Amino acid sequence: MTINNSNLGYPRIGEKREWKKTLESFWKGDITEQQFEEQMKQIRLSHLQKQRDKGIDLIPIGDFSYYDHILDTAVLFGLLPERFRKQDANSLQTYFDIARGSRDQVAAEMTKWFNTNYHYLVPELGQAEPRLTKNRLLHLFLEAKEELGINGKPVLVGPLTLVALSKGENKDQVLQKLIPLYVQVLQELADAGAEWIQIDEPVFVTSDADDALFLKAKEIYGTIKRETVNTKLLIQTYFESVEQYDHLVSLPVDGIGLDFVYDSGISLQKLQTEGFPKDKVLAAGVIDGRNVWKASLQKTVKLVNTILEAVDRDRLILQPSCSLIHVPVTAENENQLDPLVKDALSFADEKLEELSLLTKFFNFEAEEGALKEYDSSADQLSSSKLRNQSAVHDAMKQLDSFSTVRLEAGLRRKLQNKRFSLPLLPTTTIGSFPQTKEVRAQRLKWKKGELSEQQYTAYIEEEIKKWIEIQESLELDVLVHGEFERTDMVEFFGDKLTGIAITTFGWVQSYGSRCVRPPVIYGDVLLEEPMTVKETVFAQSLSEKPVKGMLTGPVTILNWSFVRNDLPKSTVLHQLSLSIRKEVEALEQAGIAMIQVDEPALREGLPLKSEKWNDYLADAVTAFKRSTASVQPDTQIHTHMCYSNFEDITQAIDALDADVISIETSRSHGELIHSFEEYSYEKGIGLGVYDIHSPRIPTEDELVKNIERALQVLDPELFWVNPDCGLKTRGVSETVEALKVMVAAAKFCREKARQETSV
Ligand SMILES: Nc1nc2c(c(=O)[nH]1)N[C@@H](CNc1ccc(C(=O)N[C@@H](CCC(=O)N[C@@H](CCC(=O)N[C@@H](CCC(=O)O)C(=O)O)C(=O)O)C(=O)O)cc1)CN2
Ligand code: MET
Ligand SMILES: [Zn+2]
Repeated sequence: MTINNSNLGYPRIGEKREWKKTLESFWKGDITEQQFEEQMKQIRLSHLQKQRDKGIDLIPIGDFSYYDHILDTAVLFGLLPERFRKQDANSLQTYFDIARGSRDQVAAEMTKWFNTNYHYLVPELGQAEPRLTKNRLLHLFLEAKEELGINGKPVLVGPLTLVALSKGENKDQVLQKLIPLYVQVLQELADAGAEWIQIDEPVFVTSDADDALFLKAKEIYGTIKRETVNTKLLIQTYFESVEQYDHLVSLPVDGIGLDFVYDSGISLQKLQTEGFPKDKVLAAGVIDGRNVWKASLQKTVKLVNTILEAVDRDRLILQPSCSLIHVPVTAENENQLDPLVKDALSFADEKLEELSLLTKFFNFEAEEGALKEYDSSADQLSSSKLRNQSAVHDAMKQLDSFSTVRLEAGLRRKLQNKRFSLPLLPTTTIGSFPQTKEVRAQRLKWKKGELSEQQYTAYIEEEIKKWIEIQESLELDVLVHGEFERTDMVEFFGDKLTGIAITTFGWVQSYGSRCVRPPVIYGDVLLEEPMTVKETVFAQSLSEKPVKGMLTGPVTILNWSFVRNDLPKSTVLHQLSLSIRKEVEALEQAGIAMIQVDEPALREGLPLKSEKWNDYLADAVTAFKRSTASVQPDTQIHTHMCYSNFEDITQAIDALDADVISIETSRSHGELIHSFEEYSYEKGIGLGVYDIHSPRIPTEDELVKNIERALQVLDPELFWVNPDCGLKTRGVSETVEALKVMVAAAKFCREKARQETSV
């Protein structure tokens, strides 16, 4: 009796981002639809082939997408946003219009996929009448079978999760109507020979999962299972434990998938105390699908052995903890890294190899020695000097001696008002200005050695100068240098800090064709020299107006990086806070009077289980305060966050004790203002007045309305006027035009407010 293994999803983007390039050249019109389909097919098949070559038994089908798998599922069931319903649901044009917006219609909204940096497109149920469009999964299943002889495992987001992630009033109705459609899709797959079908229901791990949800699940899966014959259904969960374990494992399906890595040990505990049904298969996620470190296979063997005490061998499937789309493709080409670091890494391909070796071991096809040998490369990094910095150890021993408290906010405000004498409703931007093709091309030349350090610096300074002049002529009140020297707000700092490595090909999809290269925090984090002083001081030297220093905060660097797993995350967070603190001090010492420390990832880092929120927020707040508390009372600390859903954390935002915060709000204006109605916020605040995700230039009228609505609940003395987020993805002329409108709107409201306060 052999133990099988399985994969939950493979990165779509390709080893050298072939997928991204194919998409972007199609969007640009450089290739035809036919060429696009052909190139995508090659990429898709090569991924299947690779998984088979690595020894994977159950290879996922349908995880490959042209943009996002939630959009795929919504389109599969005809759940197109109302405004696109006149279009052909089966056309590529419609698909990309929903994802990216068309000439006349805005795109679907994007939101973070659970606690990851992946964004999915939010389905809009509206008055939708679910219907099956084209069984894309069947097509892909047959393709794999015919082209490669692979009997794949179709993967599909389950109805409960799909509806939970959607927007709409009529969720229950839609859910009921979806069930026969799911049955049809599944039966067509079964008829084509699919042995196993994986149905993802990550909603079961969230705090929203209650007894009522499982009652519904029991009914729904009862129907689905009864009506689908000749295939096995597996319900897959990931990213956390399932509290209602007993409900989950008694659902009427053939297999249950659990995450044994990110569940705080709960799944194993439940398995031991409550057992596992004898008539089901357990798909055990034992290889970390979220982080990039090699597994300790000897430890994994122990875990699997404990699982085997509760589950028979022939009822166990070994697999990664979640889909591998959250890690890069392969570490093989990372030759710029220190060999010790490279040898400790495991990206998607290496994870599949680990899984394969582990499976072989349990099937008596590999010796224990092979596991030991595998583990030794990671051990070498652990003990190396590379990982350990005595200066950091010393500082961490006296962590409490670094202040986290500033003079009281009201007193600071008085001092700052005096120092800056800004007008009412001051205008500013969030930091970045357009990262044009030219900026990127110059950086590439510099990286390739075609441009000297001096030439590159001169180019960046030219850009800064150009944009300081633009900001002056727009009459913005608080300026920024524009972040032209940065590839990405996290990668840039990762590159500068000791203990953090940047990969060459370690891309991960963030949304659509946009990717990030998350830094790899492999050792103690140390700031050896200032990271941002040169550009900021240069920018400040060109203007009488304040130029904000611009940093990424410790929480965001942590959440958007791959983090070493030999220390608690909070330790790494506090190390980062010491480095950012030093940078803040360096900026202040160089004469910079306003410093913005961005924390856009603070909200998304919230644990999926609400009982873990307090600890997380306490650490996050302390780290932010430690980063910023050492400056003089009249130095103004700003922070910025994007994405809505702040209601849950208003108190924590306040506790950061930043003098000014800017928040993205334009897409959820009403809701956010509402949360400030209930909470009296008494520090500077800028609720983004226009959406930066769209090239559209807002009208003055719209912006005046946005500002006035905010002023109904917020004190005009505290209100700032700014866009939602940085402008790096926008074009130059649309940026200038939009800011012109914004400044005009601010001036109009300023005048009005002045008249009102003077009477
Ligand atoms: N880390 C992170 N997470 C985040 C955000 C963020 O800003 N940073 N914002 C939110 C939204 N996410 C985003 C994620 C990616 C991009 C983005 O624009 N990514 C770029 C890559 C940015 C980058 O690193 N660019 C490099 C160039 C890398 C590159 O592609 N080079 C080309 C050559 C240059 C070119 O032709 O562009 C090559 O090597 O072939 C640079 O500026 O130098 C992309 O995928 O296209 C935007 C928003 C949430 N999460
Ligand atoms: C994702 S938040 C972005 C903040 C950063 N300062 C910028 O303007 O790009
Ligand atoms: Zn932002």
